[in-house]
Amino acid sequence: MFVLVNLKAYPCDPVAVAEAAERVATEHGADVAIAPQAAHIQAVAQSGAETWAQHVSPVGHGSHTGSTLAEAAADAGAVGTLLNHSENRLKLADIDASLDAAERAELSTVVCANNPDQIAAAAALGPDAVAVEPPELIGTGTPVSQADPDIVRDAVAATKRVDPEIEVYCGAGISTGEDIAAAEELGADGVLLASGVAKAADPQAALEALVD
Ligand SMILES: O=C[C@H](O)COP(=O)(O)O
Repeated sequence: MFVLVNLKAYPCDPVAVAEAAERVATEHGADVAIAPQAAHIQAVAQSGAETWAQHVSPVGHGSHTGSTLAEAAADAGAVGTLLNHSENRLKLADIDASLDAAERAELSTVVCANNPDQIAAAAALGPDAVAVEPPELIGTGTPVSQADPDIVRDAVAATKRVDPEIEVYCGAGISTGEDIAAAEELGADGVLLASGVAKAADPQAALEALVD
């Protein structure tokens, strides 16, 4: 199971979390990646942890002030990017253009969506993975795999109908190894989580509890 930890804009030390993630990934043979703020991508990547962008803009090189250029994220060390997170929703045309930008920069892609219908639409755009997250559960500590298992099952089925090669992650409220095991039983290939690690007093212990 792939564990993608989104640090959002939480006031944590991104390098300390990344170093903890790298230790835990190595010690447990786990597949863990960190998505820090764009300005922290380089520092996080230098820790050795697998590093993702939280977003890339639907643009290429040019006059785009304030954008997050996919090529710049890749140059800084990112190997993948989230797109259309619930807290950074994009228009359909912009998701498509951001996917093109990520592909040009050779970044892996995960397109987030709220429900199985949106997941099917996201899958049709051809990302490497999709992530289903009910917004009302984000940051609650109540895992989607427990509160709404059908949304995960239905998202998996909807994705596989479009393209069996596209991976499916689930997120919202995931914070324990049991949550990850439940997500796997529902057919997910990975999980997307944030507060369980980024807001933990001891991020390394939180990560160990996740992958144990
Ligand atoms: O990107 C992560 C998700 O929005 C889940 O956040 P959470 O783990 O704090 O519920």
